[in-house]
Amino acid sequence: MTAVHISNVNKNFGQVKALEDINLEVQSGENIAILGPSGSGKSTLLRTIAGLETVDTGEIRFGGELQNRIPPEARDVAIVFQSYALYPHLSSRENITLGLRHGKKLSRAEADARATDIATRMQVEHLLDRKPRQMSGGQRQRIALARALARRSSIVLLDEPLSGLDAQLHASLRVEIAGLLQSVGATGINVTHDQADAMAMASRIAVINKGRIEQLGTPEELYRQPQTLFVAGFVGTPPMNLFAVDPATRASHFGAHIGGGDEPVTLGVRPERFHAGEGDPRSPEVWRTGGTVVLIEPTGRERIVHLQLPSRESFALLMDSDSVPAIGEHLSVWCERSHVHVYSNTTEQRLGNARERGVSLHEHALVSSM
Ligand SMILES: Nc1ncnc2c1ncn2[C@@H]1O[C@H](COP(=O)(O)OP(=O)(O)OP(=O)(O)O)[C@@H](O)[C@H]1O
Repeated sequence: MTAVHISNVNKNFGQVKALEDINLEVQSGENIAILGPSGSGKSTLLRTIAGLETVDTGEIRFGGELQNRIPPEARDVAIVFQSYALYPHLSSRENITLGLRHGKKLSRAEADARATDIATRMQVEHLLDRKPRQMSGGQRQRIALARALARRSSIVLLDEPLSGLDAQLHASLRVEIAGLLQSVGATGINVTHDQADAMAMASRIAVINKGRIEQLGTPEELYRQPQTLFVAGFVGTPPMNLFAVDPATRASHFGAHIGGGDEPVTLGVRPERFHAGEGDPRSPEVWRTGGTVVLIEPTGRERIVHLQLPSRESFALLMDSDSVPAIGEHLSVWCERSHVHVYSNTTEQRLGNARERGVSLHEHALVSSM
């Protein structure tokens, strides 16, 4: 069953198109992430779902029912903000029960029972009598989450709930939140600029940029086949290498020669798809290039090696820690033609891989400029 259905939603703030033709369906019990950079419209989208912001055009439905005219307090949603928004003078128990008693009109006994129940589930009973200042950031965020879940809303909206927490707590809390949402059967919509959070917490991710959803898919789909140039550059750490191809010379500094079609394109190769060495010199399916090693970043398991081309453009590849070249050394690398993504510069859409698109890749540009 569809829990949240957003269709053709637009929202402007003066000249700013905060949301442009947003379409999104979230299934009941599903946990999705809205991932995008600062200012892309994530919070605005969440706020329109919560009813804190009206839409200019389009519809928001919960379980088929139109919500556009329903005020936030009457919508079946709970929201967890980045800043915990706990009342400082109230204990955790009072923070949790306040909305239940006044908003949901539960008796004190019922509200107390719910607070105890959710606190037990979340293993924070020992914090119920504390005030916010007597708790750590992570504890406060757990209480803010307990307050949201105690409402037993079928839809839980999370607006960057993990920012400001240290890395370890951040990683453990995101797993905990995803598990909790699942155990209570809630539909979760989680806004974040952090792709690791999105990938850890959500079964599907909507990548948003400049108010538009660029791609909606599983983490694997976004990673393997980014459908737009923006998604290609945004999803993945280290990011995909992107190389513009000069339509006049039909060659990139990077050594790609485009065969067939006049469309100006950009080529993309993930750092792990490059291998050091020459590859099979006879294979037309192999693209060889290379550059000067300018920077080596250790990541623990492997290293990110940055190579500079004669054009001064640089690109990255991943190498095992036991086969690391020296700074200043020339390194030859190769990759499979099917691992080269081709994007149209006009539409910014993915056209396919270099093999499917008949893009031939030569080294002449690189050689001639050296
Ligand atoms: N109340 C407002 N009045 C005017 N412009 C606004 C308002 N709220 C948001 N905007 C603009 O709308 C766009 C989207 O903002 P939004 O807060 O949704 O982005 P975001 O992706 O949540 O960003 P961040 O990650 O920085 O919070 C931005 O250009 C922002 O400046």
